Amino acid sequence: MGVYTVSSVENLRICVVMVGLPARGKSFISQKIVRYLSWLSIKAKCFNVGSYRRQIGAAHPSADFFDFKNEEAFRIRENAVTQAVEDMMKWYEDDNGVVGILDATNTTRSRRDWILKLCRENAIEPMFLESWCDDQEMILRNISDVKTCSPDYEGVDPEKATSDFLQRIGKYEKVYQPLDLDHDKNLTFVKLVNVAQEVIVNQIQTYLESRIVFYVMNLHIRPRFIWLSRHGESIYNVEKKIGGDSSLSPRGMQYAAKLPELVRESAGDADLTVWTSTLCRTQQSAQYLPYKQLQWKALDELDAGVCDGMTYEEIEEKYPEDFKARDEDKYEYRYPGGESYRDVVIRLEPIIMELERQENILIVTHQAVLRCIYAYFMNVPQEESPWMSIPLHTLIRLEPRAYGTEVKRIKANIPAVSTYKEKGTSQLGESVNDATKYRNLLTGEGGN
Ligand SMILES: O=P(O)(O)OC[C@H]1O[C@@](CO)(OP(=O)(O)O)[C@@H](O)[C@@H]1O
Repeated sequence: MGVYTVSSVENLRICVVMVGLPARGKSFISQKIVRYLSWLSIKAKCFNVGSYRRQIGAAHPSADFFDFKNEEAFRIRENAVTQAVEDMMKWYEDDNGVVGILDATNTTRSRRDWILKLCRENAIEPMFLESWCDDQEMILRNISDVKTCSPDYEGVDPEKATSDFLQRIGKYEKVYQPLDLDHDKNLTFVKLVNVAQEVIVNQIQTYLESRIVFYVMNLHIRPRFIWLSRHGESIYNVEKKIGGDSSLSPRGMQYAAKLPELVRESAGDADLTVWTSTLCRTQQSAQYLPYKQLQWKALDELDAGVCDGMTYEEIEEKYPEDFKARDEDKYEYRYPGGESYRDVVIRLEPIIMELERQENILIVTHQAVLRCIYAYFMNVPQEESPWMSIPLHTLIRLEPRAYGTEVKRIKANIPAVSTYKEKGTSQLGESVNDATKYRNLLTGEGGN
């Protein structure tokens, strides 16, 4: 191979170089990619040049700071991107990083050529991802998010912030050189036009790049909610048995009857689609919901294999080694003949992809499956996600926003047993170690 060596699959490193004017959703897209890849256990990190610029002395700059003729400011901005790229290179080396995302405008060809050269010298695959947008409504929505969320405009009057930000965009427009097939035909790039109205894909080199492309093609930024609920309390829940396909208990049936009212209070007249698993307890829970319903096998509960139908106590007695191994590494532990949390995440990938494409969806499913879906939206680390408490008889509303997901919990106030087993607790009566760290990440309380 020549000077520009392509790294082998084992040590594949990709740099996603964002391109686009301010307020084109670049940070939103960058963070979504990081969350998606991290959820799939692919090491990814975003390097936001704006934060570097704020750290080196330009925390609340006016629009003039972004004038390309302002030499002093230009030097500070070049410093910020150099530091971001240096940290990214260090991260590939020290932390075995796989996908680094350089979140900046990178609007000029000279900047992009510089990044390209650095990537090639370090055997990193560069992939340019441009968000090009002329949909005024979308731009205004982004501007409104920036003025309320960006540290650049902290404490600034919203009207002043908007007008300053529009001027800033104008400075970039003067120098902007979008990606195009005449100049950039040899580059690996994806150009998103108005998010994913039109997508131009050029010279994709690796499978991982194609997955990133497929993911961003499914994104949309229209406002929407996602509702999550476990099924109502089941007969097996009451008997403390795991798995199975039992019906709802009388209290579970009460939850099913109340669910339409809870959803209506939260969703108003919005037209939802309900997704359930193929198991009886989720379908019974959704039976009174007046919306279109779809069943997904991929939403079935984590398969407990030979332990299906047993209580945790029986498992501890009959398979003590397995019981211990699961406590030690719950994410990776696979029940004999069954599944691990990692297995569940893999089978949920199409669900996540479809969720990204859709608008208002209500998912009625199971404890382990909900933990995995919740972990994706809330960026919960793998070692914590299997220990989150997702209480019965509670509706969770997620609202994906540009800078993270907002959560609201709506309790049905119908009592239910707790199906939560804390890390390190023996079901035979003896507490093995302190489990408080893993207490309810969602509620701040003990598990239900
Ligand atoms: O991974 P853990 O914490 O065991 O939780 C998963 C378990 O949750 C349960 C309840 O204990 O889910 P579900 O209520 O959907 O039936 C079991 O069926 C399942 O095995």
